[in-house]
Formats: sequence, structure tokens, C-alpha cells
Amino acid sequence: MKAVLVLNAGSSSLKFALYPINGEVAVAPAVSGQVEGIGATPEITLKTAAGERIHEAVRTSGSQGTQHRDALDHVFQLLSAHNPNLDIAAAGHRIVHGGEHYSAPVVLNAGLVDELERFVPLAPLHQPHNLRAVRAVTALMPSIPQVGCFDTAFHRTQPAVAQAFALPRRLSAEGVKRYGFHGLSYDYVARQLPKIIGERAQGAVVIAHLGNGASMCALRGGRSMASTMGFTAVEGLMMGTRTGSLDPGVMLYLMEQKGMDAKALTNLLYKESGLLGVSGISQDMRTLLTSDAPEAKEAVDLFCYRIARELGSLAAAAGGLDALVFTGGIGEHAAPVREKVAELAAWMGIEIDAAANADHAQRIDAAGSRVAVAVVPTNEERMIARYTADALGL
Ligand SMILES: Nc1ncnc2c1ncn2[C@@H]1O[C@H](COP(=O)(O)OP(=O)(O)O)[C@@H](O)[C@H]1O
Ligand SMILES: CC(=O)OP(=O)(O)O
Ligand SMILES: [Mg+2]
Repeated sequence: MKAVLVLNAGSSSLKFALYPINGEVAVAPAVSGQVEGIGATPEITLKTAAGERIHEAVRTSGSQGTQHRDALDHVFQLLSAHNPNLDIAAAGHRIVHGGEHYSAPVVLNAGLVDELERFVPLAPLHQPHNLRAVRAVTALMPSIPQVGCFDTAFHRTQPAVAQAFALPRRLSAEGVKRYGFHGLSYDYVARQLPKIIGERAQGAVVIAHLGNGASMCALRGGRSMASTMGFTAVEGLMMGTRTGSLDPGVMLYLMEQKGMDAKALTNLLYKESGLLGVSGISQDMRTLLTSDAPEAKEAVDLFCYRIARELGSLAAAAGGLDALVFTGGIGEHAAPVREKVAELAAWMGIEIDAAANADHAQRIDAAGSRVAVAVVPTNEERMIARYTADALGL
């Protein structure tokens, strides 16, 4: 079987897939799986080409970086053990930050990978793992071409005003501006929408990508108009372990009054905050939704409140609201989160059907809802496979 290998390293997950190619990329992967729970207790799930399901713990310890590395080794081990006849023609990678210059998928080489290393400080939970995956493939299969697909690319259609910070011009000229992330996910979901919400897909749409990393995107005519994430993937919504938007004055206070340096602040903003920090219990929405602790409820309530607040802001950027779409691990699976957001956004004409929501149905809006509400499972891997094949002319 000739196939494209897709690797998607998220902050808490490593998703992978093998898409057969036979003239064109298959719609469904022959083999797929993910390591979940990186940062806590990672477990790998693999669906083999024979339909067998393998689920096991990833032997690892230590930091998130070590866990990502062990997860990647485990993926390669399982893939080669279960696919002896595999012919990998190319590899496609999710690369979270492409900066100003990479607004389309690119064929990677060693020099380019070194250049993309510059963005590690702007995406410390992702970029190192994305680039490690590229280097690991080079070491194992030096002759296969590799393509990088950027999370930031989809947002380059945003008007200049949506990408600007109110900073002095010299900093904006250096590229200190809002980039936006989760673009592969928004791209995939936007392409599904016409089938699900009809012509409203061309109107004012807000997609909420709620995973361990979480952001929202306003779209018009299927193109990105604004996003909650900015220069880095820490702006915007509250996330699993990230603060989301924070009064910059808090950082000045922490530096001046508490003597915190950049490293300590990075840890605080990216790793110790969000659902984990507020609950003091877990970064995992599943754990919080089943906990009786009041701190767990407070964390979930804040998470939903922030989404509802940003929804108002993004509707302003899109010039209205015809549809709200949920995706990502939490968006696809956490009915109570969707319910709470809908309740807070009822004033915008959003009303959901409780039974459809509990079933995670594709359309969850109630009959009288002015705004269409949908749940669309994302598929960043499919997007990467397609971009990789296109970039290489496979
Ligand atoms: N059944 C579920 N109910 C509630 N939350 C879930 C469920 N399944 C997954 N999640 C949440 O989804 C998050 C992971 O989302 P995902 O999009 O896969 O993460 P990443 O941002 O690492 O790509 C987990 O942290 C978990 O909180
Ligand atoms: C950009 C980002 O936060 O990605 P993820 O949700 O996969 O962690
Ligand atoms: Mg993700």
C-alpha cells in the first residue's frame, strides 16, 4: 500500500494517519490513531488496516517534551510492527507557526526546518514537537519528501485591522501581529459546512475549536475574518493549561513585584493556568465534568463564560451571526459545555435542542433558533494529507 504519513502534534495529543494514494488521496485513512493525554498519562490507540484496535499505555515519564518524544517513538514502533508492506511515499506535518512568510503548505528541507525553529518561542507547546516529528522522519526515511502545513495559513485572509496590535509601527513591521491558529481545523470544518447548514455557510459563521488548545474563528464567505488567538497560541480563550487573554498589567505586576522572569511567566501562562490552574484538579474536561468539587465547576463555568464573551466579539467582526459551530475534543464531545455556551448566548438568537445536543447530532439548533448550531468533528489529518499530495503532485 502506497501511502502519505500524516503527523499532527497538538499540545496534549499526537495524531497520526496513513492515507492510501492511488491516483489521489483516499478520503479515509487505512490506518489511524492518536496518543492522548500527553502531559499526564499518555495512552496510544491505533486502528490497523485489518480493522484491529490496539490500545496501550505509552511508557514515558518526565516533562511534556519527553512525553512527546516517547509518544512519537511508540507511534513509529506500532506503525512498522503492524504494516510490514507499507510504502510511505511522503509525510505531511502540522506545523503550528508559519510566521509571516508561510501562508501555504511548503515542501520541507533542512534549512527550512532550522528557520521554522525561530518560532519555537511563539509556540512552545507545539513547534518543538512539530519539528521533532519532521527530523524523526528524516532520520528514519531520508529519501521521502515532507510537507509542512501551517496552522497560521488559513488566517492570512483576515483584514489588516484584525491582524493588528496597537503597537508602534516598528514592531508591527517586524511581524509582531496577530496570526491565529487551528487553521487546518477551520479549513476542514468550513469545507464541510455547506452540506450541513446550506447557504448560511457563506454568511457570518463562528467556529469554536475547543480542544486542549482552544480558539474561535469568525468567517464570512468561508474565509477567516478574525480569530481569538494572536501572535501566539496563548491569546483568547481559557484552555487546558493556558490562561488565554490576560491583562498585560498582570504580567508587569508579576515581574516587578514577584520577580518572575520570562521562563517562570512562560510556565505560568502556558502550563499552570487554564482549566488546570483554576480547578486545581485537572486540565482534562472529562475529569472536570464528572467531578463534584466546586473548583471543577468554577473552572468549567469560566471556560464557557469566556467562549460566550468571545462569541459576541467575533459576531461583531463577522458582521452578524448565522451559524455557530463546535469542533475539537471538547466541542465535539462535551454536551454540557455546548449547553452552557448556548444558554449564555441565548440573547443572540441561539437555542439548542437538548436531545440533539446530548446525542452530539450534526445539527443541534432547536426548531425556533435564529442561529444554526452544528457539531462538526474536525479532521486536521485529512487536510494535511490533501495539502501534502497537492504540494508534491502525488
Ligand atoms: N468525551 C469527552 N467529554 C468531554 N471532553 C472530552 C471528551 N473527549 C475529549 N475531551 C476533551 O478534549 C481535549 C482534547 O482535545 P483535542 O482536540 O484532541 O486536543 P489537542 O488540543 O491536544 O489537539 C481533552 O483534554 C478533553 O478535555
Ligand atoms: C494551536 C493549538 O493550541 O493547538 P492544539 O489545540 O492542538 O494544542
Ligand atoms: Mg489539536
